[in-house]
Parts: sequence; structure tokens; C-alpha cells
Amino acid sequence: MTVRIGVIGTGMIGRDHTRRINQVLSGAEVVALSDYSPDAARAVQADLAPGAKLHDRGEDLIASADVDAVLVCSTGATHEAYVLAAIAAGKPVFCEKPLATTAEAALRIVEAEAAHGRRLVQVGFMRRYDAGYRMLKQVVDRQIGTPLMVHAAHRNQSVPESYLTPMAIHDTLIHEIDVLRWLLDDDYVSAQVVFPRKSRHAHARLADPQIVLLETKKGVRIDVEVFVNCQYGYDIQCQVVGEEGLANLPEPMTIAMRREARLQSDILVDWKQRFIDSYDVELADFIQAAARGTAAGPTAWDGYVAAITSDACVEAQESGRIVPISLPARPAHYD
Ligand SMILES: NC(=O)c1ccc[n+]([C@@H]2O[C@H](COP(=O)([O-])OP(=O)(O)OC[C@H]3O[C@@H](n4cnc5c(N)ncnc54)[C@H](O)[C@@H]3O)[C@@H](O)[C@H]2O)c1
Ligand SMILES: O[C@H]1[C@H](O)[C@@H](O)[C@H](O)[C@@H](O)[C@H]1O
Repeated sequence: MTVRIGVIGTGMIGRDHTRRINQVLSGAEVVALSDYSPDAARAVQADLAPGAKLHDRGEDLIASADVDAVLVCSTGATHEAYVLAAIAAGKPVFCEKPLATTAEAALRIVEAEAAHGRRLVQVGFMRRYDAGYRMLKQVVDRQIGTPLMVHAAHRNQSVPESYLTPMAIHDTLIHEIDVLRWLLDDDYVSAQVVFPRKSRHAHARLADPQIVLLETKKGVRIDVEVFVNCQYGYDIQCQVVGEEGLANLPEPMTIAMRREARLQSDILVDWKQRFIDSYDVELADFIQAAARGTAAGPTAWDGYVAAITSDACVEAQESGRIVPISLPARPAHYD
């Protein structure tokens, strides 16, 4: 069976996922496209999906009888409405992170999926599919004893002026929020944000860098440096310290070169390259599950927990205080 997919939002990641589905993966085809800007959808149609139908409204794409499953790749604030519409139509939906921009909105999605009675939502937390994080998880689970601390860093080379202080949480840290609770099999109980000296490369409305301190239910202490104008490249670091040893996330594969009396290797600059394989694997998982009329991978519940945690971190940014995080009990169907 070929899963007929409609993509809503044809910006950077919507375009890249369309390429992936039509040129890299098997079992699916992008048959419909929609974007708030019709030119963006037309450009992706011309470049990557000549047979796809263009829809002015995402809601019409979701309702179309030609579409079996939906990818929501529009800007974060628009996700909730499209995911709810896909659930109402009974169609599997892959939603890019964040699932929603507030915890209340994410909860509405969790409740709609529960009322539907079957999993339909996969959230685009692709790091869970990354070979490096998967290797790290195996080591953390079996070889370094009880985890005690995590030191992590999320560095982007630079960000545009439209990127504001809270986006360091909703847009960037959200990857660590999800992947670290998965890695540790744990949840968060509190968040604090502290601000080091500001980089001169950060614009007026962005505090950069930031250090986010999270504490988990099991007592693990986590520090994540978010530094989105680090200048030198795109760099994701993660070190777990356990009772019997420590483990580091592997660096991306690169050539170590000896030249002109220097040992050198390249550092990536573009986030699209850093997790390129994991995007392929997450969408392959989505396609396989969608062919069975359901969803796999990171759940709406994971998206909801990430939203609660993000909200706490933003409150911590604003208040300067340690903000408690309390999660409702996880519904049994997400076990
Ligand atoms: N998983 C990842 O690593 C990753 C990477 C990048 C982006 N993302 C997420 O993907 C989403 C899109 O990010 P992007 O970088 O592609 O942004 P982008 O700005 O390049 O593209 C967003 C597109 O959505 C369209 N859009 C806006 N409102 C819309 C609406 N109401 N209906 C339909 N289309 C609408 C815009 O016209 C634009 O073409 C964001 O939620 C972002 O956080 C995830
Ligand atoms: O939307 C992007 C994307 O999620 C990247 O993975 C992250 O490193 C960036 O900080 C964020 O702006």
C-alpha cells in the first residue's frame, strides 16, 4: 500500500520532509500540499512533488478523500488546530515539534486522541531515532551505573532577529526536554534558568546564552547550555555521569585531517545535516504505522509533557526562580 500524504507548511522542514518521502523513503507519496503562502507550496510542488494537489486551506487538505495521513510542518502556533482536525478526520498525523505552544493546547490534543480511542499522533522528536542517542541510551541503561548528572549543550551558529528569549525554550531546548527524559526514563520536577554574561552577537531581544537547570523525579541534576549565536557551528553535546562511569553522545562522523602542522576536523553548521538520518527513520516509522491506520514513536503525551516543561522553563526565565513541575498521571493507553 502507498500511504497518500498531505503536507501542511512547506517551509524549510516541510520541503525537506517532502523530499524525504518522495525521493528517499518507500511506501508513501506526497499527494497534497498546503501553505499559508501559496507561492511556498507551489515551489515545493514544482521542485519535489509535481503530482501533488495544492490546497488553499490546510483543513481542506485534511478532509480530502485523496489524503490518508497528514504532516503538520507549519509554524508552532498553528499546530493544534491542524492536529485536532486530523484526529477528527481519523487520519494519522505527524506533527513537527512543538506539538502545541501551550500545555493547555497540547492537553486538548491528548484528550481528542483518547476520545478517538486509537493512537493517531506522532510528534517530530527525531533525536529518539538518532543512532548516536540510541547507542548512548544502551550504555546509560546498562553500563555506567545509576545516572546522577547530565551536562548538555545545544548550540546554533546564529539565529535571526525574529528569534526571541522564550524561543530558546520552545524552539530549541524542547529537543533536550524530550530526549533527556527518554534517555533517563524519568520526568522533571523543577526548572531554573540562569543567564551568563550576554554574547555581543545576540540581538537586543534575546538573552544568549542561557543555562537551564532541570531536576528529575529520580534526583538527576541536568544542566543544558543553550547558546544560539555561538558562531562556530551547530553543536549538540550530551554527557551522562553515572555511579560507575560516564558516557558521551558520539560526535557526527567526520574526517580527522592532519595538515600544515594541525590536527583538524569539520564541525557542521546546519541543523538539517546533524540529524539527517534520524529524520529518515522517524518518517519511515510514521509511514509504516500510518499504513495500519495508527501512529508510532513519540506520543501526544510526550508532546504534552514537553509543553508543560517548556512552560515551566519560560516561567523560570521570567521569574528567576526555581519553578516546580508537576505532571498528571500518564493515561494507561500511552504505556
Ligand atoms: N525537528 C526539527 O529538528 C525541526 C527543525 C526545524 C523546524 N522544526 C519545526 O517545524 C516547524 C516549521 O519550521 P520551519 O523551520 O520549516 O519554519 P519555516 O518558517 O521555514 O516554515 C513554516 C511554513 O509554515 C507556513 N505557515 C505559517 N502559518 C501557516 C498556516 N496557518 N497554515 C499553513 N502554513 C502556514 C509558512 O508560510 C512557512 O512556509 C516548526 O514548528 C519548527 O519548530 C523542527
Ligand atoms: O527549529 C530549529 C530546530 O529545531 C533545530 O534542531 C534547533 O537546533 C534550532 O535551535 C531550532 O531553531
